[in-house]
Amino acid sequence: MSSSSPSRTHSWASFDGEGSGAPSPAPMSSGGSGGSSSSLVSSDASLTPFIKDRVIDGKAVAKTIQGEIASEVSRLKDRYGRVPGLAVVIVGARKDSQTYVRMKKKACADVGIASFEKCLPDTVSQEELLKFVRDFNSDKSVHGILVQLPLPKHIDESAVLAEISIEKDVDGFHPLNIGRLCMKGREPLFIPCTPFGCMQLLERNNIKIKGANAVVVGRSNIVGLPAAMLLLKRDASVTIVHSATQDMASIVRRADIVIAAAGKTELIKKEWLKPGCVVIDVGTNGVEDKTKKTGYRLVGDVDFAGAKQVAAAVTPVPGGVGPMTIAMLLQNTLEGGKRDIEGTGSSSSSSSQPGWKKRAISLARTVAAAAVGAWLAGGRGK
Ligand SMILES: Nc1nc(=O)c2c([nH]1)NC[C@@H]1CN(c3ccc(C(=O)N[C@@H](CCC(=O)O)C(=O)O)cc3)C=[N+]21
Repeated sequence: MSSSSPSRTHSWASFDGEGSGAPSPAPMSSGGSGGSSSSLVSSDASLTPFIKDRVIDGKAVAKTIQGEIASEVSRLKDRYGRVPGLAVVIVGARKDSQTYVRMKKKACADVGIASFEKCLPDTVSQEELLKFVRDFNSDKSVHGILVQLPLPKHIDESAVLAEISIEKDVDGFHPLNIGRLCMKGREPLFIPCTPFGCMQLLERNNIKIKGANAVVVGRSNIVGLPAAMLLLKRDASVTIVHSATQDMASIVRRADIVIAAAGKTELIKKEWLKPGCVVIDVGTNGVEDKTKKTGYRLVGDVDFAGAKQVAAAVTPVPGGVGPMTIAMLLQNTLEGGKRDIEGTGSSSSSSSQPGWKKRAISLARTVAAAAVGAWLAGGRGK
């Protein structure tokens, strides 16, 4: 199924944990089970500022958010003479990774966030790579560390990600962040960028999440699972479907909100969609296209043209979730920077505690994290 993808195949699929053999979903029985279709998307255009002709303009949402970030960064700079910093570690010479990293650096520059890059050859040893992560962990001007995935085979990805200090885990991939994300009444330090971006696309267009039937296609740690948890936190009824799901089509057909994160080119067809639903397409699959100078073009996990005919709103690829991933990376880096620079320990959205209490919690967290770090380091016999 993924055979048509040229060099730039990985998209989210290779770290989706789904393997390549998704079952062929059964074709839809006629008609479909409709259900109530009181719309989740307002007919008042002022409430859906980023939706035009049923297409959600992710680029425009990202631009708005980046504007907000830029003004926060300049406020920090004026007031404290410091700006947030993002460190990106890239291993090897994958074309796609280089493209993404270049985009991230440019986005940092656009909003005034400092960026630091470490390019390592794909022959780098795990120990050397860990050393660079540790250096960034202790670098005061770095508030976010991103190790570009996927990593070469000889490197243990989870060991590298676990080395990133939780205070700087702007990808939100640390198990403690994911654990908190999954728990009622708890907040992670960082929300994984892509699912965070999906939620922003819904929220900034006032799409009703509470009580909606949401179906997430794909269960990766990076997208599917956290997206499902975020929807649940916003009171959706959530179903996750994946490569072992039977009759995926009929489950998707019940969804008011579909998040497609399977990493399979145009897996989701028009007939799978309930009329009036909202579709967020996370897929970025490269398919061969000789007419492009790069030799490929990007296609989502959803048949976009078909979806546009039945859905109330759908994200395009490119120009949908992709730019949001980068915007939320900047948002997380800003958040990390603010916690350090302003001494606010908890995420601003998570509590209404007074400043002194936040700072006390922050201090306690820092001390606890240092203690745990020292303990782990000792335990590993360093
Ligand atoms: N540690 C880590 N964190 C990541 O967040 C991470 C990663 N590793 N590895 C690779 C994936 C992929 N990813 C994308 C970011 C932006 C676009 C994006 O902006 N795409 C544009 C198109 C870009 C183009 O034309 O090539 C769009 O959809 O409009 C896509 C994909 C982040 N990833």
